[in-house]
Amino acid sequence: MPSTSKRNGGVDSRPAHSVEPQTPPPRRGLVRWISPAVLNLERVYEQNRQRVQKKDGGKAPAGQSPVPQTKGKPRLLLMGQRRSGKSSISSVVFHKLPPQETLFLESTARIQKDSLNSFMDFQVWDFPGQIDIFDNPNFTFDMDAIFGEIGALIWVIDAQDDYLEAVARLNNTILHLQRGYPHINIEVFIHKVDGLSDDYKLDIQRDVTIRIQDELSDQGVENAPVNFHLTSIYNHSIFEAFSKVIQKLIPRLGQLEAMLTNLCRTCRFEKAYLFDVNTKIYIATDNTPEDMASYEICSDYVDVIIDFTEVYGSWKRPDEWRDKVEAAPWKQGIESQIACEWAESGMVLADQQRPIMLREVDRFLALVAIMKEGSYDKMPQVNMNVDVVVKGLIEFFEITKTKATPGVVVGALAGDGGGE
Ligand SMILES: Nc1nc2c(ncn2[C@@H]2O[C@H](COP(=O)(O)OP(=O)(O)OP(=O)(O)O)[C@@H](O)[C@H]2O)c(=O)[nH]1
Repeated sequence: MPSTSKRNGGVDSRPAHSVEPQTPPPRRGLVRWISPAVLNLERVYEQNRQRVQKKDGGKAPAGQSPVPQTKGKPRLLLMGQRRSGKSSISSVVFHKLPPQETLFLESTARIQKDSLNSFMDFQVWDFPGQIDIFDNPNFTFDMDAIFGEIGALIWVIDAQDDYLEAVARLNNTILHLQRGYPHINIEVFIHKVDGLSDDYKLDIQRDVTIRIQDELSDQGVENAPVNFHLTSIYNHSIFEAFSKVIQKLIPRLGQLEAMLTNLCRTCRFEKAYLFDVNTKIYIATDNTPEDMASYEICSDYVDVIIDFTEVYGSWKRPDEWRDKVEAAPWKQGIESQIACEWAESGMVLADQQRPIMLREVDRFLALVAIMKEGSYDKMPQVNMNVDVVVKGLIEFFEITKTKATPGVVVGALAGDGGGE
């Protein structure tokens, strides 16, 4: 598989659904041919967008536009107390900093804005822990500029420290946001849980949840969109938590999940993930129960492939290899032996004989699946099915990308949690 920087070899950069017209129509420019399936998907997408816009319009307080009038990219805000681990999270997840090196990170003095180009462009804003934007005697913050285009607010609580003050500040923040921006998802990362026993972790989560819910219901706020995650930069939990956060930004996530669920059924996969290769966040999976071990192994596999391609270059099969594959006993061109000549890899796990397959979808995304024991023999059939799904995925992102203006993405997030 090509390395992340050189990964688009062989991918047609044109939109999957736009082709040159066979006979140019008179007195007009290019005609965009759309297949009935694409047309249907675009129609459903548009309907959903309008529905979400209407729904948000009902919720928005007087004087504000229904959907934030925004330009730019959806934004993830990282907030919390000093030294709770915000900059470490951002550096480990988005800049591949080894966790041990976060020990040397300096305290953040001003808001750090990070723009990330991926399958979806978004920003991460890291707030200094010492600043309370709602209760600051020296400075008044422009709340619209901060919360206008927001995708999610991530509140980081240090589980290894006394968290009462952090919880009190979080409560205050939620109450402020409920007044002006009730659609914002608040994701609470109960962080640094490495080294804590499972029971203790759950106790802390329960305690934090109860404290927040009690305070909110005392203030008359019910059903605020607050979610809790136990995280640490020293294991996969931080990537898993970010995966859940990012998934809520994806319009029509349910369709992606349905595609993966069907693929698992037809190919007898145990589990399939659609990965953002740069960050190892998975943006969709099939509907079987969550399984941290599968995620870890697939995520490590993505790492292995990336490391390989960084060392050995992009995925261009050498001529000798090609000659060998095309010779006897097959005597067939490589194209007819594998479904996807330009990006394919497979590995058999030693422990349970379960193969893992990885297929590049586009420059940013890869499909990774754990197959059932003994299913390596069915690789040709699996490749064919995967190829169809990969084409569908490319089309999916083509459609949602062209139509999704930033305000709408935020609206979709707020409206239906990105699901079907
Ligand atoms: N054990 C453990 N330590 C962590 C974890 N995440 C971050 N840390 C440590 O926490 C310390 C503070 O991390 P920072 O990322 O600088 O914290 P911050 O919230 O950005 O701090 P400010 O910039 O002051 O707001 C560092 O020494 C990190 O190594 C974690 O998951 N587990």
